[in-house]
Amino acid sequence: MFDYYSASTMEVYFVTFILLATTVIFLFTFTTRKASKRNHLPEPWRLPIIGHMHHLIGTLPHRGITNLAKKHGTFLHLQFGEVSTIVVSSPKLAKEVLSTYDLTFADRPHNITAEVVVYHSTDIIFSPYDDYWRQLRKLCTKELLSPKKVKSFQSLREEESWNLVQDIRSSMSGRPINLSHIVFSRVALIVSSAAFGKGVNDPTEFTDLIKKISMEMGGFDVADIFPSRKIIRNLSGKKARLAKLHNAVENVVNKIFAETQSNQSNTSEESLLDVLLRLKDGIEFPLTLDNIKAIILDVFGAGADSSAATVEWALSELIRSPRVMEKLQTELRQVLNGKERILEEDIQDLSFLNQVIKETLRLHPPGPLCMPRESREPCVLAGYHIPKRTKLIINAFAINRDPEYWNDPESFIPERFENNPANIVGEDYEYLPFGAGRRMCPGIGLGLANVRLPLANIVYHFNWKRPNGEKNEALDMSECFGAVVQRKSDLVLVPSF
Ligand code: HEM
Repeated sequence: MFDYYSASTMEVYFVTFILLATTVIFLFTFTTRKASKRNHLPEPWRLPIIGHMHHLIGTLPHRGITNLAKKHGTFLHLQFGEVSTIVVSSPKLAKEVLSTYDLTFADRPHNITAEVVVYHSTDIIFSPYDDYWRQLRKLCTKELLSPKKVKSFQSLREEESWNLVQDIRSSMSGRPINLSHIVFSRVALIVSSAAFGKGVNDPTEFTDLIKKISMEMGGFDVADIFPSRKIIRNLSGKKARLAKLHNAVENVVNKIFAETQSNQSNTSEESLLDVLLRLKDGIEFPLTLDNIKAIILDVFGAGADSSAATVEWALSELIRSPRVMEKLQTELRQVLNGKERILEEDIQDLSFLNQVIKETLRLHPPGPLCMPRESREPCVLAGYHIPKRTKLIINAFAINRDPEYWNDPESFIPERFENNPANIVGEDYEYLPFGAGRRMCPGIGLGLANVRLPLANIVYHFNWKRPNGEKNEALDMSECFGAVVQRKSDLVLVPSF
């Protein structure tokens, strides 16, 4: 709600609100002040009731929080309504939190959207740190997202990446095409075929719903920052919106489940849904159908947009940097030597392609603030007392650009990874596109595979320029915040064959 107000309108709004609700203010400030007295971490100036929320008005949360860290320090306290939050924006402290204190911060904060829409937070992302979550993570490592399972979807990725090339070829050479749409729909098809089998051909309804859920999950709207005030949830319309979303999810998931049952004979690979249905009763905590739906929502929510956005950002950076584009095309064209259909093993070890992907994830991590965590017990961090149930934000966006660790950090220079061992997690935690520790992303293998092949195909088969003679380096790189940070405007480019 805050984004819709200009700064001056907000001031008038708050002054009026404060005068009218003095009693309520005392109640609210009493509870929030109590938290701050125990905690003397640096923080910007705060307002009654909303705390530091106004500092994020008109900015994207990861950029706003990074600006605050630059001014007030890389270990920061922010009060968002009732929610006491600490923000870690330096590799050194991230290492301490995600290794020494990983267990202390292994919980996720309660999220109203996950509670209502994602089957009482019984998915992997939002599940509290308990035996049920441990079982799900084991399931991911051994079955759902194991290297063997990721490999089993190789032909799916090859086929859809080839279809992507055909999509582009079917457009007229020399005419602009919307690469964002093509990439997102093909990557969504790869993920939906892996999740449900090849019978489900149109995942659009599902992906549209996931987008709506992502928007509700940001954690920065008025209902999220006053979780104990049910009245705010009702008045802000969030309760009604979430109930509607949950019903829509039920309808779409049930429809897809029914479709999958009738298409079973067409499915060559065992889909993730098949795996879950096969295993559901033979494990320590048998999975209900609702648990399975929640897990499948994660696969889509965490798996499709993150990979598609990474392909889109990589192409955006390549267009802005013709030198890097040419170097990548040369690597691909020399190795593939005119071959039409690219197989995964053809490009698996291409060092410059891998450097381009790593550099893209450094500058454009799809989850720039990782997923929030919460302390399960009190602890002392960098000399500060941190109470139980404090929300923790790991600011991967700032960490990946920390000038103490990265030369010329704002520039896209894939070669910086040539002699840098940083692979998935930086040695000094200076590189965190997938988070780290117990709650680190379990889908890295699948995610990277879903980026590598589509990107290689687009760069190998075509040359690209911007429409209407627009300058490459002037490409707008504005972002739009959701569960995944994507380009604000679609990437429209002109291919030549
Ligand atoms: C480029 C692709 C991807 C990126 C950059 C990415 C990034 C992340 C990040 C930053 C987190 C939070 C980690 C933390 O809290 O420390 C996360 C969590 C998670 N990701 Fe990914 N992810 C990607 C692809 C995938 C895929 C393909 C899947 C599965 C199909 C997946 C499933 C998950 C799950 C289930 C979690 C929650 C883990 C937990 O709470 O235990 N991700 N991811």
